[in-house]
This record gives sequence, structure tokens and C-alpha cells, in this order.
Amino acid sequence: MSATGVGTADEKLRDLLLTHIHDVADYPKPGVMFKDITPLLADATAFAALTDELAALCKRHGATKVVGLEARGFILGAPAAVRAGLGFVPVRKAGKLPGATLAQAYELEYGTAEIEMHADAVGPGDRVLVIDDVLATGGTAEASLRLIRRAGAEVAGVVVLMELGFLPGRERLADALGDAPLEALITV
Ligand SMILES: O=P(O)(O)OC[C@H]1O[C@H](OP(=O)(O)OP(=O)(O)O)[C@H](O)[C@@H]1O
Ligand SMILES: Nc1ncnc2[nH]cnc12
Repeated sequence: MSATGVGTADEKLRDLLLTHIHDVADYPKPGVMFKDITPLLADATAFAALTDELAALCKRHGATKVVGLEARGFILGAPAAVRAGLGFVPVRKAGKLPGATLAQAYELEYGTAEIEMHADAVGPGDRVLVIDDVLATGGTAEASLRLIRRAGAEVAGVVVLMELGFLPGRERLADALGDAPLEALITV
């Protein structure tokens, strides 16, 4: 699906999801149109439909584990993992995990950030699907793929609820993805 497409969800699901994602102008900074998923989370029908779709994608992509990206990726990834019968692995912002970690720094629009994963959370034999709510610049997802590969696991793909198609996230992710798919349920 190209960045200008509508995403991989069918029309009925797309409409249900879009109805429950609210645009908030100038949050957290002037010029940003924030995509607020809290109305979707608060609607049992929409949240269940999203969880079912994400769980189906876990199975379709042959995942053995789900990685969720702090914090909204936890909210979407954890129920999908449970529904798919898979374990869930949190990738956290630096300094939040108690065990031995792998850390990966990445470039933000301005400055840098760092995420971490427990070093033994995934490994050889695992096929890991990354789930998050939004793909924007792609920096967070790209760094997560590097962590997964550094831990010795295979990347099954990246699934996001929403891709901001006017930003170059897909292009930024391309090298780290290799042959693995990037699937956005909705592209705006
Ligand atoms: O593609 P990128 O430019 O990397 O941006 C996407 C990331 O930004 C948001 O997370 P944020 O860091 O705001 O954290 P939160 O989920 O804790 O609010 C979003 O949930 C993604 O994880
Ligand atoms: N516009 C946006 N809305 C919600 N989450 C985001 N993460 C990065 N950009 C975002």
C-alpha cells in the first residue's frame, strides 16, 4: 500500500476506526495535527474490532511474539497478542526496564531519543511483529526493528493503526524492514 493509499483495513473497519480517531490541532506543539485514539479505546465495539484485526494480522504474518512500542503500542499490542495466543514484549523509553537491556538511539525531528528492550525478550527462532498506533517519521519503529534484529530474532513485520502518509516514515523504514511488510490499517 502506498503512502497515498487508504490503508489495508476494509472500508467498514476503516470507517469505524476513523470515526473514533479525533484530530486535535496544535497538540503537543503548534503546527502538529495530533491523532487522538482515546475515543477509539473508549468504544468497546471499535476497540474489539481493531484488536480482532491486529490479532488476525499476527497470525497472517506468522508472528511468534508481539512487540509493542511505548506507550500507545502497549494498549493496542497487548490485547492483540493475547487474542492471537502470543507473548507480548514491551519496547520502552530508556531507563524503564529492570533487566539487562539492548538500547537503540534514533534521530527525532529535533534531537535524539533512545528506546530499550530486555535483551532476552526475543531471540533466534522468534518472528516478531511490531505494533504501534501511529507511524510518523518512522524513527521509533526503525529503532525497534534494529533492537529485534540485534537480539537475534526475525522481523515478521510492522503493523500500525495509522500511517501519516505526508511524512516519510515508510521510506525511512524501508532498509530496516528488508523483505518484511509494513501494514497500515489506515493511511491519512
Ligand atoms: O514515527 P515516529 O516519528 O517515531 O512517531 C511515532 C511514535 O510517536 C508516538 O509515540 P510517543 O513517543 O509520542 O509516545 P506515547 O505513545 O508514549 O505518547 C507514537 O505512538 C509512535 O510510537
Ligand atoms: N500527529 C501525531 N498524532 C499522534 N501521534 C503521533 N506521533 C507522532 N506524530 C503523531
